Amino acid sequence: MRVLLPVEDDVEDLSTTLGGLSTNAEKSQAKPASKETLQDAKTEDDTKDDEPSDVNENDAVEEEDINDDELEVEVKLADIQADPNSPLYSVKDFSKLGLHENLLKGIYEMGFVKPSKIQERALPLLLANPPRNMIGQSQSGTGKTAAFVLTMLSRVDYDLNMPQALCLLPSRELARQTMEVVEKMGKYTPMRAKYAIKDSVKKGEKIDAHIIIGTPGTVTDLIRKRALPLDSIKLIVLDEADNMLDMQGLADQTMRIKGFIKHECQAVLFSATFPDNVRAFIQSFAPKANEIRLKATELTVDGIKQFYMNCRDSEHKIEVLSMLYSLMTVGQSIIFVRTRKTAERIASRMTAEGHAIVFLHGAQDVAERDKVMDRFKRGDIKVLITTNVIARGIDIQQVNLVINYDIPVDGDNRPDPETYLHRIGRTGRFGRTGASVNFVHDEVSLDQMEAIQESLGCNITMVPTDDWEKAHKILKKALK
Ligand SMILES: Nc1ncnc2c1ncn2[C@@H]1O[C@H](COP(=O)(O)OP(=O)(O)OP(=O)(O)O)[C@@H](O)[C@H]1O
Repeated sequence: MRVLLPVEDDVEDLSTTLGGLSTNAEKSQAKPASKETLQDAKTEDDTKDDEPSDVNENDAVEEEDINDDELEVEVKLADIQADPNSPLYSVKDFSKLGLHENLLKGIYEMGFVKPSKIQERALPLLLANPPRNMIGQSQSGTGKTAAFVLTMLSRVDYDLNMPQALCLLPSRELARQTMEVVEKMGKYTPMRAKYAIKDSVKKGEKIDAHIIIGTPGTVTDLIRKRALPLDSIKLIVLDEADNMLDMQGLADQTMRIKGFIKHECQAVLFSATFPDNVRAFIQSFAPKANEIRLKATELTVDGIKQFYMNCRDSEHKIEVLSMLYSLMTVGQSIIFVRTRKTAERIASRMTAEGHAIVFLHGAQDVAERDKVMDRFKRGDIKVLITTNVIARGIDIQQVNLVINYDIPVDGDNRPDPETYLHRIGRTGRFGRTGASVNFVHDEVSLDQMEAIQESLGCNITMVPTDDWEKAHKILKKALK
């Protein structure tokens, strides 16, 4: 049995706080239960959003010197990580977190220098023996993925060719992104990882990879077909856990998958948000968990400046958008809309004006979704219009502007602060700066935005729509 033993076990008392919040953590001995490996697979998934659309593209639009930006971020990151009030702050370095040296090699090769607060706090708890469940909350873009990926890579016995860690996520795009992180971090281990997303597993194939990354629909399907054996699963991870256990969302499938695992298994839940309505599900999925939680007032990331623009009516919104893009130099941006129809309308207008735009929604076929996402991630296209399908988790560091063309609301048309947080969190990743702009066009949308502002205790500042010189100045400053 090949085991990834930690380099060093120097773990502190973790009955501690994240951003001042108490955890019920216990003293950990940080003996990662790891063993080791690598390889992978590729393919497709499920969906979870509304309607179809098409993809309009050509390349041009706004440009920005990303290299300059990166440099600035690198310099600033060290300062931010030295600030005890920052979610990126840590007192230790990665070598003190009980990780195997082959994992440290992977981490350093990714350019990580110091852990973030959530990584520093969560990892020793996650790796301690006997394994204990974990509910981990930290602001968007603060490195939760590394925390659970390193746990999976540490826990797996690389001599056992059986699925041992199962990671469930709400979208195909997030599964693909997480696979990339697993491959990079596990580069110096013999790990093998496999997708469980739509079209990823051939008929008759039996999965024997160590780590499985997938969406609940496909995972359920594979379990039913006996293609995904669960006998050796020792770790189940839910990323965007509140979303995965939201009654209106994926909860049934996710709970059922857990129910298929008949033996003891460590449950690890991460998200930037854990609203009250999912509390019961979370407790039953991960009983007696170590918890790292944020206070309600700590949910937003300082680096993301939040604005709103008052539009006369819904028609005026498209004019304001168009004006915004003709005036501003934006790195990359994401425009969130409520329906596919709106996405189509905006796309055709902006395309006609010469902007290069792609859009992504749950009704597109998987190959198209992958193509759109890959182009946007590569930076070939600067503007992505989308519904909530990628509101969560997607990490594209060059995105410095998020537009809520429609204020996020839930299925009952009530303001949805969690979705708002996740949407704006597509910018301001790991200490970077970014801006979000909300469009309001009537009393209802204004009320919705104000309700979100109140619930999060954040400041959303007005940018005029009748003084473009001023608007330009404000946004330019925020976008730097
Ligand atoms: N210790 C670190 N040092 C430098 N960069 C890091 C570190 N940890 C993570 N990152 C980078 O920070 C970015 C955000 O990380 P990640 O996607 O894990 O955030 P998250 O907390 O999961 O966000 P979300 O809530 O949006 O899912 C990624 O680009 C990741 O590579």
